[in-house]
Amino acid sequence: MQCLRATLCRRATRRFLAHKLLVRDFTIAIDGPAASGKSSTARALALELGFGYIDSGSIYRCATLLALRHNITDIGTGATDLIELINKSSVDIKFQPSTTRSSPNLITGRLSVPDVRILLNDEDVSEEIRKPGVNRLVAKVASDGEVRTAVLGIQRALAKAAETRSTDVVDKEGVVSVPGGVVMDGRDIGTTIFPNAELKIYLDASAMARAIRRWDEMNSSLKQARAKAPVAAADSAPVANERAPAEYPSVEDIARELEERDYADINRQHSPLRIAKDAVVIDNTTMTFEQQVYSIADLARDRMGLERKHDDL
Ligand SMILES: Nc1ncnc2c1ncn2[C@@H]1O[C@H](COP(=O)(O)OP(=O)(O)OP(=O)(O)O)[C@@H](O)[C@H]1O
Ligand SMILES: Nc1ccn([C@@H]2O[C@H](COP(=O)(O)O)[C@@H](O)[C@H]2O)c(=O)n1
Repeated sequence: MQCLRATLCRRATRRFLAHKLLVRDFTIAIDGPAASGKSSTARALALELGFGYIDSGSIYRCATLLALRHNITDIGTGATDLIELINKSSVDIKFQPSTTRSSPNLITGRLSVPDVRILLNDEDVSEEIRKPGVNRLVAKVASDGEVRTAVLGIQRALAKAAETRSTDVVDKEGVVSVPGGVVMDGRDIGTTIFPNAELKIYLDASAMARAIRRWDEMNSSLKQARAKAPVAAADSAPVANERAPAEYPSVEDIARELEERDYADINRQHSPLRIAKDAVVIDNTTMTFEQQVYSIADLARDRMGLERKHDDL
């Protein structure tokens, strides 16, 4: 009898929460240091929950590409020319749930990681913004308070546009309203951009695990590009101001680059990388990708008042 009462009570709570959430969408903020798995997790999570996805780092990367292409040097100090350029530019993030990106170092199991294309003024810059020249400069660009203000507007507008709507689905308890929503990853999403996000995750992994994963990823992409178009890949021009990238950067080089970027992101004045007070901290050093995505998806389902799906993990 008590058991039945508890079940009915749980159902009523779920229905109440689902009803409440009908009028507002669900936001998941994922923050953490470089290469901790934020964007791959966020994309797989968005696909799993039917949410939209915004990669906020790619907007700072686009701003950095603009600075490099226009030889802007007064970065980090209210770079007026750069801010004007950002304000005049359009950034679009095309989340493509149907196209999966191969991530060779990742045992994704049953999971797919959807591809994302980044358009700067309608030009596909998805690969260019990941090059070493941008990696080296992006944290400095992002430390500029006025750049951050210019990027903020773009971030919120993109998040609004990407958000999916709530839908009614039939499960074993009848019709349940499933909220729509958006997943955004970055450094200040839970602390500054969406301080009221329904779920905040701080994703971390050991410095060595992060460097090895990034090394694997970079070298596999290089090999794939060479195999597909050997001449084009070998001749691809580096972006302006960029030193010719070493073909195979060592794990130590990558670890140093990640450490420098994290140091700059944690120690800057404006919206530094911090763990939001109400964030759930997940260290994925020894977790599989599936475990990390499914555990976050179930945390989200709990908060949306929906049935958990992955208690088996
Ligand atoms: N649990 C995991 N096990 C193994 N590899 C993982 C795991 N989670 C993520 N990865 C891999 O780690 C690498 C870095 O992940 P990702 O690009 O998502 O990090 P990020 O935090 O978004 O990085 P950045 O901040 O530099 O944009 C990717 O190759 C991804 O496939
Ligand atoms: N919310 C954010 C997101 C990113 N940054 C800065 O951009 C750099 C690149 O981000 P990735 O996620 O693409 O690696 C990052 O190192 C930060 O400097 C930010 O400040 N705020």
